[in-house]
Amino acid sequence: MAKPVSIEVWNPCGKYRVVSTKPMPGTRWIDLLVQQDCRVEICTQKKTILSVEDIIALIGDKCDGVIGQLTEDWGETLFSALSRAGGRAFSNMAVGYNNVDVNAANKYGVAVGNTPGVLTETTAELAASLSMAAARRIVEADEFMRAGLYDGWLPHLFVGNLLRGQTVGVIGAGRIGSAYARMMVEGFKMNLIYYDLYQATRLEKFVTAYGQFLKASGEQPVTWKRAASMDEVLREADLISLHPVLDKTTYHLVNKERLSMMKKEAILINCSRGPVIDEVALVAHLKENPMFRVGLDVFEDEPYMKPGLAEMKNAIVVPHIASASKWTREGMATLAALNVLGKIKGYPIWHDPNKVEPFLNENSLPPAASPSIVNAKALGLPVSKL
Ligand SMILES: NC(=O)C1=CN([C@@H]2O[C@H](COP(=O)(O)OP(=O)(O)OC[C@H]3O[C@@H](n4cnc5c(N)ncnc54)[C@H](O)[C@@H]3O)[C@@H](O)[C@H]2O)C=CC1
Ligand SMILES: O=C(O)C(=O)CO
Repeated sequence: MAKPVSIEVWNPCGKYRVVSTKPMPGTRWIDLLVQQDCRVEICTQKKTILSVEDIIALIGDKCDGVIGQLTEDWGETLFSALSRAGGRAFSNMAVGYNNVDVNAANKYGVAVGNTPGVLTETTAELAASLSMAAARRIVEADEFMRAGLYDGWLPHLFVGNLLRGQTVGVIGAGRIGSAYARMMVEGFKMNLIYYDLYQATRLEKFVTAYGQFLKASGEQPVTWKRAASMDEVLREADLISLHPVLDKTTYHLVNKERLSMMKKEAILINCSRGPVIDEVALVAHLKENPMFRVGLDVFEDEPYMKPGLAEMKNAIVVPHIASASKWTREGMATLAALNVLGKIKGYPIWHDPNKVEPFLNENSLPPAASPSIVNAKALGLPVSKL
């Protein structure tokens, strides 16, 4: 039997009961729900990851919609509990929804929302930060200073990699992968090689135009190549960043064999999902190749690291903070709340989840639509004509 969970309540007399499994940044998301007659209940339990039983207790007997987190296991059990409580709306406060069994949601007629776009640049900036920190060994050097070990400039002290003119490889050139590629191409004049199931036409056009601009300015132009296989990227790139979704096709995409294809001094960045890398194989590879470096925001058994990873000097590890800028996290909360609200109110689905700016303008009311529902088609939900 689950213990009662502590909650904070807004607008107790609201007609629709919306539960958020965590306090979320900002207050706009609460205001928007309250203005539309929602009673908002926020779980304030001091426990980072809620169990399925905790969430069942939160859902209770009557619940119109839930805003949940990527750490939660949204499968058959939770969707049937939500459905029994009369709920037809759920949104992850995240763009990735590998924690959600969409088929189970479909079975119970529950719309599943996510939060694309608002975190694209913020996440790409963290991937770029990890790239630079790994290339220039910033964390190792910082630890060295703080330990009082610095006793003067030396020609060999913390020598790292120059990015300019090198090749950046992107696996998964969707919204975030493309934004990251642009940062590295434009900022460091790196050449691009990418692998994706689809052609990244806008990204290719950008690199072509930037290359022409550099050439016209008398500088070495940058180039791009769409690789026919992921292995081609791994062999050719000096810096590789992973940005695919996590699904059956991307689980352990980077394994022992693929790590061995990479250059000995390559840098690998992962801001997608931990299981995209076989972390045990990665630890072994880091041990055998001290000049190979990684920057990781996500982990296979999050929040845990595989044995040995924490001791590796050639690994930079941060706790899943890629989308953690104030503006982005407040925007994610807003999009998640509006996904749930839209379904409760019977609004249509926004026509383009890549263009969610109208929902984020604090000076105007958001459109009467759900910004991004991933199973809209399966549920036959109408699309906004705006
Ligand atoms: N670390 C963090 O805090 C964050 C992590 N993420 C992760 O990043 C992922 C990507 O987000 P977006 O760029 O917005 O999604 P997106 O859908 O725009 O891009 C994903 C890309 O991966 C490609 N892809 C799918 N399967 C592939 C395969 N087998 N090989 C190569 N490419 C493949 C898709 O074609 C697509 O272009 C999310 O699903 C999420 O898991 C997103 C935001 C923050
Ligand atoms: O949005 C996501 O998928 C995250 O991982 C957190 O921003």
